[in-house]
Amino acid sequence: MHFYGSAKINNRHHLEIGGVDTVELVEKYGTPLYVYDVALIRERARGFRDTFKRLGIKAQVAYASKAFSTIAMVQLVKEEGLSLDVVSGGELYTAIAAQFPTEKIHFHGNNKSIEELKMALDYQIGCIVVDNFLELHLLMDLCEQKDTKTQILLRVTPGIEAHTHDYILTGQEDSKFGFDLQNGQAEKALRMALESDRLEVLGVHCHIGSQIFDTTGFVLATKKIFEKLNEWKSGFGYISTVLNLGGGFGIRYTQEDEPIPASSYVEEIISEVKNQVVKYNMELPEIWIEPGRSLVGDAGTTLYKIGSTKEVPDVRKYVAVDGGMTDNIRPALYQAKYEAVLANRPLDEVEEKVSIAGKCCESGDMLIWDLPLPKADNNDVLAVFCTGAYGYSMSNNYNRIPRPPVVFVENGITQLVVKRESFDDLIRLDVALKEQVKL
Ligand SMILES: Cc1ncc(COP(=O)(O)O)c(C=O)c1O
Ligand SMILES: N[C@@H](CCCC[NH3+])C(=O)O
Repeated sequence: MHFYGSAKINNRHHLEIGGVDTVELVEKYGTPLYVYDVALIRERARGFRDTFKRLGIKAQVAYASKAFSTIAMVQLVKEEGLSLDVVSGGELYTAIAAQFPTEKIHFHGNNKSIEELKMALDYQIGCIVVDNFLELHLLMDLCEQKDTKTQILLRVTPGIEAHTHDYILTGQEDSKFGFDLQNGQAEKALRMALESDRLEVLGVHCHIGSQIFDTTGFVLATKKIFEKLNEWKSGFGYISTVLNLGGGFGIRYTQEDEPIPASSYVEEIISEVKNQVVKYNMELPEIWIEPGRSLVGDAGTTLYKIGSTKEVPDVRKYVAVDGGMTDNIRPALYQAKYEAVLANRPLDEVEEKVSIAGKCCESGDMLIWDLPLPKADNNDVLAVFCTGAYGYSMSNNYNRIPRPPVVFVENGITQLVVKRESFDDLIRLDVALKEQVKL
């Protein structure tokens, strides 16, 4: 059994997280319930931040809020002194509502709307990561209209194939994101941006994918980018003051995963950037990174109540929980794997392998296949670990299932940070027909 952060078995033989008994959490808040171990988020944040500090490198660690964006989470990021990456008007709005320092916000997206770009300019956020030519034109026009300027990074695709699920690869040539580094697109974009006195091009950005376990991809991307930076420097004197290498640092979901510590990623990245700087006789740029999953993933646990079971003789036993693909779509979308225990009796002997089904009307609504468990009864509490990234943020209302609440736990204190959705919330935006319409 692998426990994350402050999770442990307490003297009542229950799973405890952040000094709080999970069975009590379930009694108070019901299920499904997302629980975040705040101390672990802080530890992860410091793991990245302090390595840069220790090595004396000018850097920004921007939390990729797509992994889990709520006001409380953004406040926590602010407390830890990180920057923030947003990818939509909604994430930006959340950051503003949390009073996050706007100069530390970076705005991503492959199809930002005019309204989103206006919003970014109005709030004078720190940097817009420009992804394509349309955006470049829109941004120049909007800056002109508003008589303002903005700092930008150019998102480039370096042509790296990281080893991860196809859907979460982003740095390869055939990607919807960014300007291609090799075929001249990135240079064309850079020249256009440099001609505009409304845009200050801080440098380049790349993100090679997500849930990546080694540093090879980051090293390769760095090399490819520096080759171009060198061409651009000698060609037309462009000097990049920022290099953003994105996020994607892998975490442990199951025993098959072998992540390396944040410090190792950072050290390797810094070391390669330094090599390149020496090779091309350049100034060391600021290094920015954007971890999402690795800041919040293993800090999140989802608690469910076990309900019905079904035996398929000689095949498998299905054990259903009161949530599923609505609160965690990752198994259905990426065949993602998770580990889990019975939170109310984690020490009981494992007796069988069962498959954990969700409650949605969808055969693919399975959370875990072949999970070793004690014989689970109706009303046992199942704790699924490592659901903190892209769980709540990708949750949905399929079958009109309300989204679960989120609680933060730390040093024995619990705080509700997202309320449970009610049925009224579900129909809040519905508009009833005025008259009976005869078909
Ligand atoms: C541009 C960008 N930055 C950062 C991230 C965060 O990735 P992760 O959560 O894997 O760290 C993503 C998601 O893959 C991304 O697309
Ligand atoms: N949502 C994905 C990762 C996508 C990351 C954003 N580019 C996941 O759950 O793993």
